[in-house]
Amino acid sequence: MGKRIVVALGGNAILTDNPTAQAQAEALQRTAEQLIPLIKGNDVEMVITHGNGPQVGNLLLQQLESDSPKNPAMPLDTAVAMTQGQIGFWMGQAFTKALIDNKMSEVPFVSVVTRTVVDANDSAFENPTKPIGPFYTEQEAKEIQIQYPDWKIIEDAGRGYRRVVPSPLPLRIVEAEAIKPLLDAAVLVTVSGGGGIPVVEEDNGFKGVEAVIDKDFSAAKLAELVDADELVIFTSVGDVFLNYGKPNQQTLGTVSVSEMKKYLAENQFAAGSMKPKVAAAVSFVENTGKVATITSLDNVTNFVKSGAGTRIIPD
Ligand SMILES: Nc1ncnc2c1ncn2[C@@H]1O[C@H](COP(=O)(O)OP(=O)(O)O)[C@@H](O)[C@H]1O
Ligand SMILES: NC(=O)OP(=O)(O)O
Repeated sequence: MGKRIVVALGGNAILTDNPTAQAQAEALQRTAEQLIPLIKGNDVEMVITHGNGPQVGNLLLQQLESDSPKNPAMPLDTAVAMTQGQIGFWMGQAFTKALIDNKMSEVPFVSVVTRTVVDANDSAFENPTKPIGPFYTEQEAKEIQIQYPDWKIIEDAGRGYRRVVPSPLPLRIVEAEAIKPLLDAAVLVTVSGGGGIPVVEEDNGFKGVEAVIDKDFSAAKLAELVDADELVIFTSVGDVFLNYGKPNQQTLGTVSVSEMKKYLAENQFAAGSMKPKVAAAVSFVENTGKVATITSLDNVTNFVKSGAGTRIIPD
């Protein structure tokens, strides 16, 4: 059995400043090519997961704009499923080409529609925090709030205004067991896209609920459930920093899980961006005794050679 790695892809892996289907598919093509060195010539089983915040928010807007009895808007759980299909399709196209270009066309790829179980009583349902869809100016935010009075809109980390929706913690990934044989058979798998479709458990199955799960937290849960040897969170920065953006900014290389928990408690990492990544990485390392890395896609080659980026290791 090879080394099993769960890879979580951040926003810049899919979306640049152009939200057209073509531009997103092209961004994913670059991403697939960047990920090839992780598997080429290495005995690595790669499981990929990804975000969907911009895509699911945009899709909901489209749904609301054409809402009518004959063509009703889909609820948020179904919209998450639709974005899994959308991004899974682009991902499949990208990997098929990248694998052919790299003379690895024998590697099969599959994207799995995935449900993630959450707690119906999670306090997140009363306190929406997950930004989705486009950014608005202050004026646009005021106008859209009038159009959709039920929405909660917040200022997102100095980058503009965005709609926020509930983001409960992932408890379990329904399809985790089903994908293990695929991994054993060296199939390249995309799973739990957009954090997974949020469902709550009922006596006779599951019920979809309106939320968007944080993909970093569900990546950590996924990595735990598929017995991954490593969780790698790819984002737009090569390393995690202490005192980020200040004159005394300091790069974090290899850090023990206790040390990272101390930095989390000191609020070193911004909520809504780096904090969930670090918290997710810490939970994976704590629960499994394995290693988690946070780095950028530009760093894949260095990562393969020497473990570049910020590595969180057991104590
Ligand atoms: N302490 C920190 N160290 C590094 N980056 C940080 C830190 N705090 C906030 N960030 C920001 O977090 C961003 C990554 O989060 P985000 O863009 O939300 O991720 P994603 O890749 O999942 O879309 C980085 O581009 C950086 O600007
Ligand atoms: N579901 C999710 O966390 O998406 P983003 O990473 O795109 O915000």
